[in-house]
Amino acid sequence: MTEESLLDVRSIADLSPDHRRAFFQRDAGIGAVRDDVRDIVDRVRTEGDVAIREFAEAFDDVSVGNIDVTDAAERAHAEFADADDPRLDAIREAAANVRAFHEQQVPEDYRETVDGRELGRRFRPIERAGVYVPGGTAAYPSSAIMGIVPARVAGVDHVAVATPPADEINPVTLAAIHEAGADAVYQVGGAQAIAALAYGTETVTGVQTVVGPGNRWVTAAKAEVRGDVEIDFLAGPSEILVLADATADPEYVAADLLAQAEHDPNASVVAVTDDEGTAAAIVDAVVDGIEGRDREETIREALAADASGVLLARSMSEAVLFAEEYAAEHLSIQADDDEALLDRITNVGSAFLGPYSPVAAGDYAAGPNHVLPTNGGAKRYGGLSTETFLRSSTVQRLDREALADLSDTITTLAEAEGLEAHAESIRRRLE
Ligand SMILES: NC(=O)c1ccc[n+]([C@@H]2O[C@H](COP(=O)([O-])OP(=O)(O)OC[C@H]3O[C@@H](n4cnc5c(N)ncnc54)[C@H](O)[C@@H]3O)[C@@H](O)[C@H]2O)c1
Ligand SMILES: N[C@H](CO)Cc1c[nH]c[nH+]1
Ligand SMILES: [Zn+2]
Repeated sequence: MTEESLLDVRSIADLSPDHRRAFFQRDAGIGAVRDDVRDIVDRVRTEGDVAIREFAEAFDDVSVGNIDVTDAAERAHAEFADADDPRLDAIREAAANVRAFHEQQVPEDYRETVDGRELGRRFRPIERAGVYVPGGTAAYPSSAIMGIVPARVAGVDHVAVATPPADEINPVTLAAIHEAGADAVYQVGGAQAIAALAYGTETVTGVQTVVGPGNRWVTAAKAEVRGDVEIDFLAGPSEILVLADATADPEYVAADLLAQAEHDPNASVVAVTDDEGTAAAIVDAVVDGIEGRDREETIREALAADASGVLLARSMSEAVLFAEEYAAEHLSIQADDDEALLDRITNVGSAFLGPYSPVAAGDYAAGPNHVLPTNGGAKRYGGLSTETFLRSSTVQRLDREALADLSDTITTLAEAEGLEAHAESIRRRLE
């Protein structure tokens, strides 16, 4: 494939219906693996550890000894600490920023009395959470922080982590998992990891909620187990949509596109601009930036996908409408009046404003969570947060007078529903 055909500037107005669907109904290759994933999930559910070991051989080329690697994580952490390894300092600083941001999300229990009715809401953590930490083609200590820290902030009792097996699991990932505060760590990856956390096996303790990002197999498995357990949402192959006007620096835009493209061949990266010169300069900067990168092949595949591209809008208003329909995991706005553009957009996982807010800052260390909905999920829900790990319940206490005040309303509605015993339970108290 030539560099030219890899990335052309296309006008939004000229997109074919098929191409519009590729952007707006993108599925990052997940649909194509749903049947395989259903079989993997079924086998882990029925065969437990045996299936985990078999899939590790098949998909990770690893002959797994101990599935439980909790001790290995503690050891990796101790080695980093003993050596004053700067990577542990980075993990600690990132975790501190993520913790501070997520502590602000802890809701307070409350009670208030309205006309003799004392009403309230309580928030309590779930007991057992499972966090998937990806690690197939890159290492993701940052995702360990993003998944485990909010669970700990919420007060979850038992945080279990699954991460792909390896002859030697990445020590930075293990150290981050331990630093963030996991209780148990299992070496199991992909769809089989999600199934193991959801249903439990001889070794893996089943959890109530499975969270975390991953590739298309991981994401399809979360869709499969949803219903039997809670999940956060589908956080699949990474995406970025950049809105850029003529004031944007095309080199910065290109750098952000290349960064998210290197995650996965199924990643989607899009820039939309109302300025022809900027569009052409972004394409040039992306093409110039590909060769020689460590993950060049992955980047090329991601850029070649129908759901990636550089688009020309007739105005920033048209660009905004595109962004709203696209509902990006990451929305970067590199434009003159970024706040005004953001004001007009609801559907977004996380917004990055201005030239000095690259998505990579949020990926690692700014504080907000990087586990975010992909494939348009931002139309329906937000990213991972402390609330993901909390349940709420309501409380009410009425005094006699408050009940008397409401009795006509309640009994009228109860009788209208044909539920006479409900009405009687009110009258009995007021006789
Ligand atoms: N949306 C988000 O919030 C977010 C955040 C961080 C990372 N991510 C995404 O996480 C993903 C990480 O991907 P990764 O692949 O490096 O690691 P991963 O841990 O997600 O997947 C690795 C696992 O995939 C399974 N697998 C690989 N090939 C398979 C096959 N042919 N059949 C069945 N299973 C197979 C293996 O079991 C392997 O252990 C990327 O897509 C990245 O974009 C998303
Ligand atoms: N961009 C990813 C979320 O889509 C998060 C990440 C982790 N490491 C680097 N980036
Ligand atoms: Zn990233």
